[in-house]
This record gives sequence, C-alpha cells and structure tokens, in this order.
Amino acid sequence: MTTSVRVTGLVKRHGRRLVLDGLDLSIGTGVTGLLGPNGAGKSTLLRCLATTLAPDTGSIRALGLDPARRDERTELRRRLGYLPQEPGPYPHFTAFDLVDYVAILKDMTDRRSRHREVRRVLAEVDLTDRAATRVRRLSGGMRRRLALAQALLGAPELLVLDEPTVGLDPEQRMRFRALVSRLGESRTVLLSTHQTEDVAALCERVVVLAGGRVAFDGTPAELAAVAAGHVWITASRPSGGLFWRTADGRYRVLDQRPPAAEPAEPSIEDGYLRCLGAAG
Ligand SMILES: Nc1ncnc2c1ncn2[C@@H]1O[C@H](COP(=O)(O)OP(=O)(O)OP(=O)(O)O)[C@@H](O)[C@H]1O
Repeated sequence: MTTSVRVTGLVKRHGRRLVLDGLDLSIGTGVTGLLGPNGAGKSTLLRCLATTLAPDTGSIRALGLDPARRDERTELRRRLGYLPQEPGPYPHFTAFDLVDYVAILKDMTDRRSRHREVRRVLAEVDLTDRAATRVRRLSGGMRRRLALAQALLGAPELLVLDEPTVGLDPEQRMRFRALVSRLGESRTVLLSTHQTEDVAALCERVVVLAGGRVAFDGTPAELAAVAAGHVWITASRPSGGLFWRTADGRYRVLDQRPPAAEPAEPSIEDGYLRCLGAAG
C-alpha cells in the first residue's frame, strides 16, 4: 500500500468538547470507509484532511504535503477533491456554473478545456441534462450528485467524501458505487457513511471512529468477524436484546441468544454494533 495520507496524534476541540483525541491513521490507494456514530468526529476529521479546518495539535501529511504550511496547503487544495456534508452556497447558480466556479478556484484557467472538464464531471454523476437548471431547483439527491461532480474536477489523486450516498435513490447509489470503485483502482478515496451496505460494496478497508479515536481498522470481512458467534436468527420475537425483523419475517438477534435460535453469519453492521458495544 502506498500511503497517501498519514495523520498523527490529531487533536481537535470544538469549544470544550474533545472531538478528535490524538487520532493516528494512515490511508493508501483504494476506497476506505469511515463509520462511526453521530458526533464521533468523522466530519471533523474529513474537514481537517480537506484543509477547511485546522487541527489544534498533531500532524497531517496528505499527498506528501503538510496542510499546516500555507504554500503546501494551497497545493493540496488543488490536488484533492472534497464533498462536504453541508450543501454549497450559490442556489441561484446553474449546475454548470457552480461546477465551473469551483473549477476556476482550482486554477483551471483555459476556458475551453475547463468547460470540457465541467461537462465530463456532470456526465459522471448523470446530471448532463440538468446543466442549465438552477441549484435551488434540483432535488436533494441531485444536489448531492452536483456536490460530487465538483469533487471529481481535475481527477484528483485524493477524494474526501462526507456521506456521499445520503439522499441518492437506489439506481444512483449503484452508479455511485461503480464510479467510486473505478476511481479507487488508482486513487485514494476516503468516505464517511452510515450505510454498512456501502462499506460492503465499495471499501477494501473500514475504519470505525468512536470517541475521537480509531475503534477498529481492518477489512470489511474482519469487521463482520467481530460479531462471529454473537448473531442468531429466530422465528419468534425475542423478549430482549438488540433485534430486528428480516425480509423473511424472522428476527435477527445480536449478543443475547434466544431459545431455539440458530447461529447466523455476521454482517458488517453486526460487527460495527458489537465494536461500539451497542449490543448486549
Ligand atoms: N463548528 C462546530 N462548533 C461546535 N461544535 C462542533 C462543530 N462542528 C462539530 N461540532 C461537534 O463536534 C462533534 C463531532 O462532530 P462531527 O460532525 O465531526 O461528527 P460526525 O461523526 O461527522 O457526526 P454525524 O454522523 O452526525 O455527521 C459533535 O459533538 C458536534 O456537535
């Protein structure tokens, strides 16, 4: 693995709240998924990597650059693609103009080749026929895809995507998975998500953040294995524990074995929940 990002001893406080607590992490080529409960610090970490937020202490090296140094930070901004959690401003811009504006900020000066690149990324996210639509008239999922389009500008070596699949319909989610899998063959993609299905479908590696630290770092199969021997399936509704109904009307139970239950193959979600100590 070629290391593209190395984070060492990262600390970030928001007011009195310690959000990143001396975090260490290295990421290389391929798709890495970042899981963690609400408020775990995922967006804070991604914002630090995308250089929109400075850590209090600790160091970041991304693509060989140090974002704490002004000249290297500017270079890194040109070379990474970032999809933030918050939607961008400028609701009166058209989809084309918004992406074009970001391309200008990325120093794509030649108008003709820049416009070609804007059309390319709009096509990547299936928004070609919405290029002339104003941002405020796009649906939530379309805005998310537009935000992804601007992150793809210039084919960046490092992509930082904060909950990229939120609001996508199933067809667009599949398209997104195909696109990101392809990008991950040659680039470094770090994406946060609450969808364990996305992790299973996309990521070679998964990192779980909890309490501002890395609670798990491994393959999706290794995360699922955390729950091995702790998952059961049963026909009757369990009286306690963490359980939910499956598509075939039975119940999947984590951590407390109900009577007459059969062992089940653990999923990534089971491993994640066990890793957080949410079950039992
Ligand atoms: N600008 C800010 N000012 C104050 N507190 C903040 C700010 N941004 C984040 N926080 C706090 O920092 C903590 C971590 O937030 P962050 O958005 O990084 O979590 P997250 O893991 O991305 O959560 P989610 O899954 O809900 O998106 C939360 O408690 C949040 O309230």
